[in-house]
Amino acid sequence: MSGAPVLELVGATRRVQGRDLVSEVSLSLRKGEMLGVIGPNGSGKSTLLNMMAGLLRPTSGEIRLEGQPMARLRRRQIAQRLAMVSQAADCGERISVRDAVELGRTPWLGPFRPWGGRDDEAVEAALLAVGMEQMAARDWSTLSGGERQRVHIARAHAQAPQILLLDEPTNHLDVHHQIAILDLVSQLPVTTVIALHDMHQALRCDRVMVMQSGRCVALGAPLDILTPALIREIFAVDAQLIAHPAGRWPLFAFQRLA
Ligand SMILES: Nc1ncnc2c1ncn2[C@@H]1O[C@H](COP(=O)(O)OP(=O)(O)OP(=O)(O)O)[C@@H](O)[C@H]1O
Repeated sequence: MSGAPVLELVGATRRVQGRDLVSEVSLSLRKGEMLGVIGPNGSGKSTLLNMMAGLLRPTSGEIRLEGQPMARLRRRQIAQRLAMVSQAADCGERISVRDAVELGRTPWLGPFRPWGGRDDEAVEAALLAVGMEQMAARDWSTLSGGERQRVHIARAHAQAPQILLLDEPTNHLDVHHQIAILDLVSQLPVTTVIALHDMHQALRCDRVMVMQSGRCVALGAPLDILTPALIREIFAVDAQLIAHPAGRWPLFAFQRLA
């Protein structure tokens, strides 16, 4: 087995019309870690995740999946290792919830590998993991925003990836499902990159990367990185950290700068 990092970015840059949307990002993902990416609107989080997923190519620098340059891998090879849940992803067709989750098995199927029992098991486990097993027969178009989000996560789960990229996965979810999804993701034996706006959610990650204007401006353990000084500089708000009376993580209190 190769000792290469699961996913590695070396000076990854995405330049569009003379502007760097992502600029010189270097990063090595450790096996099994959960990395939170935070930053103001337009700071490059989605662009970075799309580059990590192989959907956007770096205009300079390189991205390596288990030591191999992503640019040399076929779409199917990437999809067998990596699943992405995009912001506002849609299924586009009239399909059932189960059909949508079954799409996650596509990279594993082929002329000599027809659908089988283990595919059914992966789909059942994924539906169960996000609490959508009762709605498996429902038409996708009838689901609420939060239910769709959970189905997208189930589809990515069914794909059985080693790396899971989630772009603001909790933005449509009620508070119960926000926590349930983060708990689920942190328990999966995968390496996860998760773009977030909620700093309380970022505290649950193993490491946090802060982006500003396409650059990585801080990377490390959440409580080392999310300091009042950094939050003030990057998000232009006053922040105080308050010890939670019973919980593991502290709370943030934010106020607009006067
Ligand atoms: N194809 C494109 N052409 C030109 N500019 C683009 C393109 N795609 C994204 N951008 C710009 O790049 C910047 C980064 O966008 P991106 O969606 O990566 O930010 P983000 O951090 O995910 O934002 P948000 O928090 O609002 O979701 C934004 O200013 C956006 O307008």
